[in-house]
Amino acid sequence: MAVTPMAEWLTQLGSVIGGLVVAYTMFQNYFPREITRPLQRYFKKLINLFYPYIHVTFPEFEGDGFQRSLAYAAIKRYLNAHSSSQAKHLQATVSRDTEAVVLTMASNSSEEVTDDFRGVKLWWASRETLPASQTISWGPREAEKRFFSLTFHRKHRQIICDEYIKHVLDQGKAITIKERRRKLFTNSKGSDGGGYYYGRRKLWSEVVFDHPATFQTLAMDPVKKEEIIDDLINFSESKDYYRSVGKAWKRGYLLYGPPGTGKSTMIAAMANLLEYDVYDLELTAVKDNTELRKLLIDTSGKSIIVIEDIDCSLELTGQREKKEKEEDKKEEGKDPVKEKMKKMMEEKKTSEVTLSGLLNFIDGLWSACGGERIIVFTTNYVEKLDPALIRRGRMDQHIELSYCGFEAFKVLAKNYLQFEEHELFGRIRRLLEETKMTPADVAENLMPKLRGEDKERCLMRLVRAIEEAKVKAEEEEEKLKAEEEEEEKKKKAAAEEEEKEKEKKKKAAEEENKKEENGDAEKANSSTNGVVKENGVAENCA
Ligand SMILES: Nc1ncnc2c1ncn2[C@@H]1O[C@H](COP(=O)(O)OP(=O)(O)OP(=O)(O)O)[C@@H](O)[C@H]1O
Ligand SMILES: [Mg+2]
Repeated sequence: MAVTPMAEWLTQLGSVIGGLVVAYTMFQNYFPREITRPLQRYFKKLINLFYPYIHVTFPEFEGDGFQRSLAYAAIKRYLNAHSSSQAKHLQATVSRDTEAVVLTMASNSSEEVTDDFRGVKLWWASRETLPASQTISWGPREAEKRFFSLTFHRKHRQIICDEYIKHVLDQGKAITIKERRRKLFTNSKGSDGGGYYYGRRKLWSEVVFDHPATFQTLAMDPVKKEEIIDDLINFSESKDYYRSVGKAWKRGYLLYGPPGTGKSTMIAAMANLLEYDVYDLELTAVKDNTELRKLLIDTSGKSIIVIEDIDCSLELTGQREKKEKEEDKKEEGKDPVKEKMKKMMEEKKTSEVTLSGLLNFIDGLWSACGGERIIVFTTNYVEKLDPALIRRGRMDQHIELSYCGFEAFKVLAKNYLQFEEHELFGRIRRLLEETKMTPADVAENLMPKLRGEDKERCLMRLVRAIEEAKVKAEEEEEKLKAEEEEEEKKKKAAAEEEEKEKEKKKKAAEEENKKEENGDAEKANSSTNGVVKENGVAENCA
């Protein structure tokens, strides 16, 4: 493929045709319609004969002029990859998404590059129209109108419109996705996100997502890990399947387990595996259900929406709230730290997002917009969550991340110390079976603390740490047992006391009854005496 003088040729041809058009218009003005009408047909044929080409333009901005055209961006990437080697005047820009340098033909350089599609030859050019007069403009539209122009022979119209343009856009998009640097988005309280972008308020602020976690470095049971990877890949490749079964193309994962077991690490590994963006949704910073929906609509496809610590993020309405309040009342005054935290949280809480708003967010009608989305909830207390929130269909996979087992330890030993086998492994296996230690703690102990620290020392440090943890756990268990026994004793004593009290009350009640009975009997006696007396008086009176 080489640069052609097609542009010059077309320009010349254009002026000839322009002249013809002017002559024809004059002819139409001066001659009656009866004469011009039959000639009209021949004139069009003549034009078509000399100029059989079609132009398609792709402007940089579309709609009201503020929205950047996705087609323009895709064509830019396509031409950069396919044809920029042909052009002699190039323009270098840095892509917003990838930070890569993109070379395109300079606008208005009267240069064209050719492309070949199934034997059909086409010409691409980059053009620019400058404003006619000096005007003050607020938008980029008035300042300059750049566009790509595609020229091809009209006999290829079908194949170009039906196939070639789609091919260019798909290829351009694929290049953008491949090269783009993934983003980590977050919504934050009180901020307006990341300012404005082409006239629209941004709800999310973003940074480049550069987390190094992968499934290879994630410590967990290998069988379980493989299942999760398969599930994720299957999801990302099942667009048609989801459509055929009438399901929105999204999947929910609930990750639960104690702190430091790798929930956040797994989310990063998921994003890296599928090359998705991550939207870290801070639910407490969302004002209400409407804002929640706006945030959802503002996310792109190929993304993971994460709500961490879902149990702390939302005051789940209904039963649970009522139950908790009752329990809280009982616990009042027991734990001053907890009390203070609760007060602080209550003061801070301004979010009016409800459980039903969140359910709508996950699987309401709006949730299907965009598609190819994964929603991940994490929690330390799965039992606290409302069953409606985590039922299958909403959260399709429930994944428990737990304390470090031997298989998980082996991954960490390989990552941190490059040990695949060691004589201490047997001892560590036994210790891990008897002791609960999070992967975060295991990793921390395995990591060399000094530059060039001996790997054996690191492994020994872990052994000591697990042994200490074991002793501590045993002590705590004993303490707990003792406390439970004490509690049991107290309960027993209280029950006995209560029984005694009951007995006492019963006796007192019985005595009271007896007294009352005696009193009644006396009264009865005295009242019969009264009658006698009365009778006596009566008798006397008589
Ligand atoms: N399964 C794991 N595999 C590899 N590294 C892990 C794993 N679990 C924890 N880690 C290490 O421990 C650190 C903390 O883990 P992470 O933040 O993923 O825990 P978490 O489960 O999200 O905890 P939390 O519930 O407190 O949010 C990570 O930086 C990582 O280095
Ligand atoms: Mg976490």
